[in-house]
Amino acid sequence: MAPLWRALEQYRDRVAARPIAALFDADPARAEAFSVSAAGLMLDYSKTGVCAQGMAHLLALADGAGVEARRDAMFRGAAINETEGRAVLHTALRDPDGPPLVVDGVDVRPGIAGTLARMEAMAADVRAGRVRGAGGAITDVVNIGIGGSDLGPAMAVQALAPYHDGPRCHFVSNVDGAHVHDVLAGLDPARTLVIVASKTFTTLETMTNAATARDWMARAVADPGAQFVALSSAGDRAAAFGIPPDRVFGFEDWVGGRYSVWGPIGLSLMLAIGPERFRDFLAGAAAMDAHFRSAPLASSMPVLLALVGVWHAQVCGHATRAVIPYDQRLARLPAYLQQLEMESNGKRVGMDGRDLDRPSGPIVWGEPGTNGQHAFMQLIHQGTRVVPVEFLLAARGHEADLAHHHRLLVANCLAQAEALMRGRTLEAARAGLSAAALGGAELERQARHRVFPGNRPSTVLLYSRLTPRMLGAVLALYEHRVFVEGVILGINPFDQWGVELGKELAVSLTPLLEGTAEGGAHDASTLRLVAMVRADGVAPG
Ligand SMILES: O=P(O)(O)OC[C@H]1O[C@H](O)[C@H](O)[C@@H](O)[C@@H]1O
Repeated sequence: MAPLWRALEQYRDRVAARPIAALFDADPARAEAFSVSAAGLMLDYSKTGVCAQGMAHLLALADGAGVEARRDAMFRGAAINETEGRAVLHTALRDPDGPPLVVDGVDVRPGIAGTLARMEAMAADVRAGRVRGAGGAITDVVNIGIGGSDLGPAMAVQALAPYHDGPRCHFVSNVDGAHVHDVLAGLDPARTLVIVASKTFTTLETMTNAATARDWMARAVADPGAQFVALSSAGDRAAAFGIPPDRVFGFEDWVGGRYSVWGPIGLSLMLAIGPERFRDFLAGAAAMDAHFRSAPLASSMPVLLALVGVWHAQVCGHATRAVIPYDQRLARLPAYLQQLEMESNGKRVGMDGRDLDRPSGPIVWGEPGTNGQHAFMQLIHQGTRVVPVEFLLAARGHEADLAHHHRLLVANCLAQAEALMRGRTLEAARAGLSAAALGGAELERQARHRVFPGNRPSTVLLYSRLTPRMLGAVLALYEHRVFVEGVILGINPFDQWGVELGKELAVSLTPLLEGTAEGGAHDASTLRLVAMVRADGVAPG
């Protein structure tokens, strides 16, 4: 790989001074040539510095890293999560009727299809009022989970609001008692279903919130267990919590937490939109899977998106990537992608146990547009750092009577992408000021502040509108992009050892805060802060 990286870096140095806009002048067909369509999505990456020759280098990198072989190994059920010795088969969840898929000697398809059928029966019963609370039909569902057991369903439930025709869904994740308190405060325990979502069923936050929710329910209904459901790989622990086996929806260790919305962890989404639309959501993802499996590297949307990402993060050294959906209902997508991308590729040691010799995956952040335009876009346009932007945009909204809103939304998204690339020269800034009747020294003083350097890269992911199917395709696209970037970096994107140390230290600090232990192997700053918290924020004497 080293010679391929070197060739790419040399190429980067050769084209460093070339503006993106010049690529359009040189190639009238650039907009089409640097776009790709799949599964109802269209990705335009023409407003980036990647050109045909750069792409050839990037594709050589993907090829050299063995992306295709690794992809095939993943879909085949090989144990590609090497640090945990596990297969990676969340893709099988969205293809429940696919051909036999044998993992450790067992065909996993019947289990997947069976669990999906049980979820569908449960969802249908709740939605039809056959599964009821002590006070009548279920009006509200509370999903208690964190990380992958929260971000996916919470994001998707919000994204698909126009399709809701089931009970209202709420999400509690934070161990901060304020979260569970505020969510439960507005609900009737006799008509609420609590979903405890935890792959391991040991996560501190979830277990703490689940116990609190059970106490809340027990104060109002005689049999709180009857209004609890568990989504977990650890059926025994769910049973110990008091949830009967027929209310436990299991999944295997080959489904990683941040890849789990496609299975039982998606139950809240299924309750909200119904089993049929949930199947559409799976089908959209399956369509992207089929594309990823069959398209050559050079026309594979996940591969191209990954290569643009590698160009920006590892080749050009841009440390962050902004994801800006011009789609208000995707407000939680950046948070979802933060887990997906940063927990997957935020690693400094490669699969071979050696330190990476280039940056890991980038910092991902974002907020919906147009809101971002009135907040952080200033820095992206005129700051000293380059922040590649990924825009997401629906051609149509769901609000037919508000089409003028949507036109303004689209115009703003496209304008941002254009402005980032084009910028505004000093001459243009001067002309604008003189048209505004400014001149002389004042004009010169003002003009430089109005210059936009331009040449700032962005991509646009366009889809017709955010249906369940489209959302499935978008999420699968991002999953595979993260996978391809991981393969190219030589990272295992499927473990997350970096979340462990803080958890262990929290366990040892809790007795100090309770006053049941003193000192221990903690630094002086930490111990002082503990003492101050115990003294209610007042500095210790
Ligand atoms: O589903 P759970 O086992 O409760 O895990 C919830 C989350 O916590 C862990 O700390 C990991 O960082 C996440 O990847 C995971 O999704």
